[in-house]
Amino acid sequence: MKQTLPRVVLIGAPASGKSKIAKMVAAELGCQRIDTDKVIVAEHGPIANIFDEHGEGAFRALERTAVIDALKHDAVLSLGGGAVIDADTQHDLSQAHCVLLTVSEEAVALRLVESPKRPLLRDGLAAWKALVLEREPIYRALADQTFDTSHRPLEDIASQICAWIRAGYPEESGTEGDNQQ
Ligand SMILES: Nc1ncnc2c1ncn2[C@@H]1O[C@H](COP(=O)(O)OP(=O)(O)O)[C@@H](O)[C@H]1O
Ligand SMILES: O=C(O)C1=C[C@@H](OP(=O)(O)O)[C@@H](O)[C@H](O)C1
Ligand SMILES: [Mg+2]
Repeated sequence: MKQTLPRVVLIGAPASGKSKIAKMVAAELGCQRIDTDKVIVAEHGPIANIFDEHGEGAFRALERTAVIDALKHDAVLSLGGGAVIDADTQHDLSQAHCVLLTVSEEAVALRLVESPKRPLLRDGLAAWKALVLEREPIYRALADQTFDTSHRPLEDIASQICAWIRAGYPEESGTEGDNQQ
């Protein structure tokens, strides 16, 4: 039996635009969008409360369950920035079409106003930088395509991702690897 794969899985740093862009890509493709954080919040309440009351480990376990379920759907998926830490998730994602969204430190500084919702970013930009640096090799290893969201409208990036999907997921060309403009 042929395994169902998601149309695309968006990975990358917190506030790189995964959730917003996934919504736009799904709307353009006319398919379902699954945001694993939203699934967790709907079932278990706010992420910050899960961290505060049960710890990060409990959140990661819920996240892994949400990822396993999401990966079964023909949908556009946006994962939480830390979902890729899980070794089994890394293995699962190696079979999927993954798009990495990147963002510069300067651009993300303007976006972190929502940080209370992101418990790991309560210490601000320094915490964001440390997380991203640590995860960078995992993000890069899993990415089939990379788009930088620092200076471009979300809609443009969403359209480019749709074009890549419609073209049948061609391999990334060029030496830089980032679709920066
Ligand atoms: N290219 C962009 N231009 C302007 N704002 C952006 C861009 N990408 C993301 N944002 C803003 O950054 C915040 C985080 O976006 P979100 O989709 O929640 O990111 P993620 O899911 O990667 O954490 C949102 O307020 C969003 O509007
Ligand atoms: O990077 C992380 O570890 C996290 C990122 C968040 O998602 P976004 O990347 O969508 O902000 C959310 O899953 C949680 O706060 C933990
Ligand atoms: Mg998100």
